Amino acid sequence: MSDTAGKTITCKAAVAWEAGKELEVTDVTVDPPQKGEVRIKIVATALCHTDKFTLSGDDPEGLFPCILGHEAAGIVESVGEGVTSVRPGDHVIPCYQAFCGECKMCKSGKTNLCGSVRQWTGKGVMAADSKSRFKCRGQDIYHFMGTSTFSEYTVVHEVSVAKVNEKAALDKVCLLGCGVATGLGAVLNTAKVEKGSTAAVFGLGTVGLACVDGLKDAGARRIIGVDTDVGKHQRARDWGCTDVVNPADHDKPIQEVLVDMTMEDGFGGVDYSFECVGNVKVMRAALECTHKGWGQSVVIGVAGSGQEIATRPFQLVTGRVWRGTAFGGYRSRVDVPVLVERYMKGEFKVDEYVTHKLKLSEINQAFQLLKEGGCLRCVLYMD
Ligand SMILES: NC(=O)C1=CN([C@@H]2O[C@H](COP(=O)(O)OP(=O)(O)OC[C@H]3O[C@@H](n4cnc5c(N)ncnc54)[C@H](O)[C@@H]3O)[C@@H](O)[C@H]2O)C=CC1
Ligand SMILES: N[C@@H](CCC(=O)N[C@@H](CSC=O)C(=O)NCC(=O)O)C(=O)O
Ligand SMILES: [Zn+2]
Ligand SMILES: [Zn+2]
Repeated sequence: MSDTAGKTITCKAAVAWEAGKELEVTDVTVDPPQKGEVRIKIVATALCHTDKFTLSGDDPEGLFPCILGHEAAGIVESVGEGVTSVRPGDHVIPCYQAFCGECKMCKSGKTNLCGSVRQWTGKGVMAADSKSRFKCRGQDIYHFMGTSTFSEYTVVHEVSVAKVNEKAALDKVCLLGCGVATGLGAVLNTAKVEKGSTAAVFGLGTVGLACVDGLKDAGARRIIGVDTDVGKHQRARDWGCTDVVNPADHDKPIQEVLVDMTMEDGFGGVDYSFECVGNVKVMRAALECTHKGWGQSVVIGVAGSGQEIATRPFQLVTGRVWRGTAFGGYRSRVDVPVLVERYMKGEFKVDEYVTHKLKLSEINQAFQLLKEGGCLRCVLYMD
């Protein structure tokens, strides 16, 4: 039992007071975990593109003031009533996608989208009492994605906590809480890419590169990376792309370029494509570059409020399939510990995505790095 168990903790957190404004690293209070909740001391947290997206104000579910962050790892400080799956001292990854194993969604076996707490996490509160556990200068601060990891301590639902091997480096496996797991799973779980397939990956940030790594694992014979930032191209080749294309180098729409590049026996198009940008025009190109009759395109990128996807229905009539994935189809509490074990055996890349390391107090600099493009993942250490 820690000496803080049952007490309110005062600690540092990065508070997003308003959309589009810098975060304030300041003292917050974190209430003890209630029934079915776990309080976690965060050790390391990375920034994902989605944190930047919500901070920008483009997320229809964005609530302010809030504590952002959803790609982290830490140690359980205390647990609330009825919590049995973790105990103080356990090493854990908070997961924005819960897995209860008991709700209609979990029991279906058809999806990794758990319905047990989503309605509360979308409203920035905890399920037990529809309230926040965070306060700053007396004001309630919303939770974000049920994780709020830009804080020295956070409270999450038990169904959102994956217990992981305590020998795993927490400042690396935090990336399995979102971006790396999502890209790998999009390929291996959602698309279920077969050996010898051809594929295109749009957007060569962390999520896109993790798709590339997953495609290599699946035995894809051709992996075409697409990114408008030429600074991303060499790294994508190093990750395993057989070709890398900049749409700006071509007069034709990028989907036509890819169809031409993959022409075999009079038909062009990739077997699978992955959209890892969050741009609805790119989503269209990603669908339309797939092969007639069987091409599948997976939407991973998150698009802003009011954005809609479009294509000619004929694209679907002629056999292309449009689908999407959240957290790469992984059932968080069950699959994340396995991913950690696989990472520890060296089965896929994780460390290589960490391009920058900063302290929580430097979080605004970290957001700036994300905007500049040279950064895949910046890991923040608690001060
Ligand atoms: N569905 C899910 O479960 C998840 C979705 N996401 C979303 O996935 C997307 C990617 O995330 P990150 O890799 O962290 O972002 P990132 O910002 O690191 O990577 C995006 C890449 O897209 C490139 N890009 C921008 N415009 C482009 C265009 N027109 N054509 C081709 N490339 C273009 C950028 O240069 C950059 O390299 C984001 O929208 C994020 O919100 C992230 C994690 C989980
Ligand atoms: N809140 C947004 C959509 C945000 C979104 O799509 N989030 C992804 C994860 S992005 C991670 O970095 C996701 O998995 N969504 C499924 C979910 O249950 O949240 C909106 O309202 O458009
Ligand atoms: Zn994310
Ligand atoms: Zn469930």
